[in-house]
Amino acid sequence: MQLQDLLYGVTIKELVGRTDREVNALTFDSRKVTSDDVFFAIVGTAADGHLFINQTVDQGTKVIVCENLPEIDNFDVTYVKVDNSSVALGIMAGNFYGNPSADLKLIGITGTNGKTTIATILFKLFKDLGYKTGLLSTVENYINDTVVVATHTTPNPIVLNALLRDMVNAGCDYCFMEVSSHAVAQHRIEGLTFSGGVFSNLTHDHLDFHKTFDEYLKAKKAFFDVLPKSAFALTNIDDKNGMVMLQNTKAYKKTYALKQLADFKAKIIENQFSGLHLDIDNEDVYFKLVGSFNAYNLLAVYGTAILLEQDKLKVLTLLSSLTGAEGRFDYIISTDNIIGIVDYAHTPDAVQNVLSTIANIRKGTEQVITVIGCGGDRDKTKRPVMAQVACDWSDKVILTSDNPRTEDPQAIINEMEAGVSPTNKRKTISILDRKEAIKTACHLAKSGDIILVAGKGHEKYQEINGVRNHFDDKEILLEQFNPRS
Ligand SMILES: CC(=O)N[C@H]1[C@@H](OP(=O)(O)OP(=O)(O)OC[C@H]2O[C@@H](n3ccc(=O)[nH]c3=O)[C@H](O)[C@@H]2O)O[C@H](CO)[C@@H](O)[C@@H]1O[C@H](C)C(=O)N[C@@H](C)C(=O)N[C@H](CCC(=O)O)C(=O)O
Ligand SMILES: Nc1ncnc2c1ncn2[C@@H]1O[C@H](COP(=O)(O)OP(=O)(O)OP(=O)(O)O)[C@@H](O)[C@H]1O
Ligand SMILES: N[C@H](CCC[C@H](N)C(=O)O)C(=O)O
Ligand SMILES: [Mg+2]
Repeated sequence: MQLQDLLYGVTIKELVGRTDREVNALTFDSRKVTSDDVFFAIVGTAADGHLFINQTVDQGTKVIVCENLPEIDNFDVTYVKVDNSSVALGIMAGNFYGNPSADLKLIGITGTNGKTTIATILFKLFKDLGYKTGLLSTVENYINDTVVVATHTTPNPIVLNALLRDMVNAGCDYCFMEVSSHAVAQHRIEGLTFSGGVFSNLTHDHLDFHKTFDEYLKAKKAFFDVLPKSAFALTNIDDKNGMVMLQNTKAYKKTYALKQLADFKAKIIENQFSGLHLDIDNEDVYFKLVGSFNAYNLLAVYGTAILLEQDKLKVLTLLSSLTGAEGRFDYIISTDNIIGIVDYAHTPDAVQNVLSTIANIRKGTEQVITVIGCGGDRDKTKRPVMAQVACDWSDKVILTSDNPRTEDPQAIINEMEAGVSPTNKRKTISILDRKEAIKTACHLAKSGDIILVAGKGHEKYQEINGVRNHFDDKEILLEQFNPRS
């Protein structure tokens, strides 16, 4: 592709060199450049891409997009100065792949919890409705039937547009994608054409990155703010920030709620281990998903499907037989009748939601044992809160490790312990090794008891110092359990 075509829609502050040159690929990582690439110099959280410009020129890069021009001594290279290299990357990645987002119906889902669940169920539903569909999610990406490994919740603009292009080429009509707050803040969704946006909720997470709750809210809201007039903006108004999300959007505004009047409304009739029984838009429907938080997720899915002009009864019939995403309230029952639940709850709100769901549907006398850790190199302020919430809602809590990354795992557990009140202390034990922690929970449990293993869900690894070792919560529970089903 010619550089001049690639630059369409980019606000250029200064241009040095030719634009009538062919480019082969885009990259923002000097460690991956090859000749005839465009290199984007990005100021990141750990490094400044501008420091690698000369190195990439030595490696054969012919085009540099940057925020500050370096000293130029190679006049065979084209330098494009912009305000924000990440914004330019989003627009140029779209151009490079022929702006695939405009050729399908792209729906983005944002919020602290529920994104994967909502996106995955929408993907399954639209496939069942007979459409070719794509999915971009934390667990995995799909180009209709083809699975592609997911490295991020929302991929970088190059990977993202390449995947959307593959979807369009495969004939997909729809793509459902998660929009993380990191992605908005880092302009990973820049230049995309959305047909709709969904907001699930906003609670405590990622304050290491966004610093304040207000900044976190702004990142989520920025996604709704850029939705075009032709798109819908669907928000959960039972969440206290649900209305805020709609304030500046040009899209047409739609709401969903369980507790108040809204465009899409549901009422929980029954909430049991076997599933949810809901009155949804005046229809009586049983669903396989468990927990009141999933009533919200189902309602978001239902509202989205209706806004995408699908038939109400067909949608509800298909939805009632669908399961959620892997590792979300995923449960097995042992031969001794112990219930083991693997759930991706890794925020205080998610832990409380899952444990309150268990509290609502337990029979009464059994004990709830929670195994929980907190990720390293992530928001430290959620650690004591997650431990305290786990204690408030469990009979026993085993504090353990969850992806310590570059941090000392014992130090993370100490920070969790600091949140446990003196009265709750007697309920907790700390076991550094997660496998031992799960095994101990299984040994402590008696018939009828419920074990929640929280935080890792679908993850198949434990990340320690940059190395991902195989680890699977469910596999360990199964080993211990000899499951009945
Ligand atoms: C904190 C964060 O989001 N970091 C992401 C970010 O990296 P960064 O800006 O920190 O990069 P950096 O290391 O400071 O480097 C700056 C620039 O210099 C370049 N560089 C650096 C070194 C070098 O030798 N040469 C070079 O060119 C880098 O490629 C980069 O362009 O941009 C990278 C490229 O897109 C991402 O891979 C990286 O994700 C890291 C791995 C990550 O863990 N991100 C997580 C937190 C994340 O994004 N999570 C959200 C989900 C959150 C949720 O909702 O739960 C997600 O969407 O997945
Ligand atoms: N609507 C909801 N409200 C609150 N908690 C929820 C909701 N949906 C799911 N959860 C809880 O949050 C956990 C994560 O759910 P899910 O993976 O769907 O969210 P996510 O927003 O994609 O998370 P991530 O940002 O990590 O990708 C679930 O395992 C469950 O414990
Ligand atoms: N998307 C979240 C996932 C957290 C999952 C948990 N297992 C952890 O490692 O903290 C994050 O990257 O913060
Ligand atoms: Mg997700």
